[in-house]
Amino acid sequence: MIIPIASDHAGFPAKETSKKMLEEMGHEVIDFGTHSEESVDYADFAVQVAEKVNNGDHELGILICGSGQGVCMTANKYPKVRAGLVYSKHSAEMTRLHNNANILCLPGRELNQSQIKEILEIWLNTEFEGGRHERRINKIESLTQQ
Ligand SMILES: O=C(CO)[C@H](O)[C@H](O)[C@H](O)COP(=O)(O)O
Repeated sequence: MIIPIASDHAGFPAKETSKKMLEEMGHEVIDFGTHSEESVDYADFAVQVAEKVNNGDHELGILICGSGQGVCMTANKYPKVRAGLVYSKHSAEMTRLHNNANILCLPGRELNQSQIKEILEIWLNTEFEGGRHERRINKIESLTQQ
């Protein structure tokens, strides 16, 4: 899969770690920055991945900031984006299984390398369950179609 990824300065180390892991898993990564730990504004980077997912260029994307919150709030402004904050193995599974999340938001300052690897593996290998959950995510999407 081709996966767009971006972070702010606080997420930069975790982005570099994630890129390497994703490539080892056989994915191609498109890096939208940032490219150092120099201070930047997370919204400027989150929109680049969110736009690609929102317009259907890419099925899934990954965003990282210090807490994961800022990139997640930004990405969820896009009507076709379902960005989920993931901080554990369980939240990785649930955001795909029940919410069909299409953007993974990670708190780079709170996760170690082994946690990032576990989350990436679970998130990318869990399929949406559909059924009652389809009805629920349709209700979210209807909010931006009024
Ligand atoms: O958006 C955030 C907080 O919700 C991110 O964690 C940012 O990365 C963080 O705010 C950056 O903080 P800094 O003090 O400017 O490094």
